[in-house]
Amino acid sequence: MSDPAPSPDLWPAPRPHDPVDRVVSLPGSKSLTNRALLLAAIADGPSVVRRPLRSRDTLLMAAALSTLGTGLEDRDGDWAVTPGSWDRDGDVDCGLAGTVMRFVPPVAGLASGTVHFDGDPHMRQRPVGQMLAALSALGIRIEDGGRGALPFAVHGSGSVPGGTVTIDASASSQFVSALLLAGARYDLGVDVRHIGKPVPSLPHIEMTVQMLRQHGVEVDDSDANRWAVAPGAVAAIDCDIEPDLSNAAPFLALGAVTGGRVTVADWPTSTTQPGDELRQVLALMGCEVTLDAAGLTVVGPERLSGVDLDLHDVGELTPAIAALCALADSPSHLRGVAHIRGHETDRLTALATELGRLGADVTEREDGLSIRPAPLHGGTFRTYADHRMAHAGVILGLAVDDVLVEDIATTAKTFPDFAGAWTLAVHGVHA
Ligand SMILES: O=C(O)C1=C[C@@H](OP(=O)(O)O)[C@@H](O)[C@H](O)C1
Ligand SMILES: C=C(OP(=O)(O)O)C(=O)O
Repeated sequence: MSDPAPSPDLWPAPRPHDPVDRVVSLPGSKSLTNRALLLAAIADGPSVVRRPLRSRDTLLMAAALSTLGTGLEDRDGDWAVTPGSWDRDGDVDCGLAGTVMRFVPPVAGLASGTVHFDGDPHMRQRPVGQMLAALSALGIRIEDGGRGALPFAVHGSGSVPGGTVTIDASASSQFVSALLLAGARYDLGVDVRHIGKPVPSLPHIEMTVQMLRQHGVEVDDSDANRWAVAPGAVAAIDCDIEPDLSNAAPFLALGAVTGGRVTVADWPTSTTQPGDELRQVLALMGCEVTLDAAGLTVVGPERLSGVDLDLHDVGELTPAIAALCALADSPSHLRGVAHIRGHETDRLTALATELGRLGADVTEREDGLSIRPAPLHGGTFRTYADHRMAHAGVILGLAVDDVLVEDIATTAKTFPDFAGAWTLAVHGVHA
């Protein structure tokens, strides 16, 4: 990993002096919001997305859909979405949002116009080539200069033939979700077959399938590694967005690390969000975990235990879990997450480097990390424009003096004013 000069923008991570006792309410889920917006935009009538997340990733999705010709209106924080005629050329900024770079091109094929896609510098490194090849096979004209990466253009012709397509989605589940989300609007629907190493983040594909069914779309997912979406209308439905359970990780860690108690309100009793897995992970680390009408409550133990976990299905939780492991009093092994090298940054190298910089004893493996107990010390924790690296940094700051988290504002990707919410949660008062 390159070792850039530390940014002057260093945020002293707040450290509580006593075990905390807090109830927190969190913003909506990025994954649910961006799916809901996209499905609303290709639906057969207007609808409302209630309690959506408004953060960089979802504002980029809203801007992309509006560029195509969709009407989006803020109604007291809700998003009223009116499908429009997609009859123009446009430019889409993907920022660093995987969901924008992967979910929008398959629907841009339905537009009558040329849509250019680009994003943040690092976005040009994130995988998308397999999906662009699949879109070409389904009848969409793509111009990517043979790079298989951003920047690229989608030449929409107003309709997409669709049909059967084979794809290696081992780099990202979002390739599959992207094809399924658009598929009902293709002339033949879409029948996606995965070949290659196992697809990561399967709960996110289940999320896609469940939301499509809620919108009246017929999906056959009865065979492993195959998903078929029948052609037809996408029914307009109003929906409520659950809190973001992956972004709950640092807040639950606050209870876990301080031996205190944190309740995250409105935790759903049933969900496809991978963050729900935190209930099991924190229990394995020694926390008392209760889900009831008040929400999800975590009471931390005197000392956290290390864990041996395959995180292939829930890779986006790795940074927060790795930080907790660095504070545990026995060794941990986190496995099955080679694909997170293609996330906002190479998260395995970034975590090994930054946890190590503060004294942690970390071995980077091809598909994970081994972390052994070691005394930690303060210092700069670099974040590489990755919101979840910032979450890892603030978790360490709960137990270690003088942790300086670089570019805390990078959390705006999925959480508005994270620094304010975190300070309030840690100290009980605003900064
Ligand atoms: O579909 C989604 O909303 C997501 C799928 C996952 O992507 P990968 O399969 O690329 O890990 C996850 O890590 C990402 O944060 C959100
Ligand atoms: C991998 C992530 O994001 P993206 O949707 O950009 O892939 C993430 O939020 O952890």
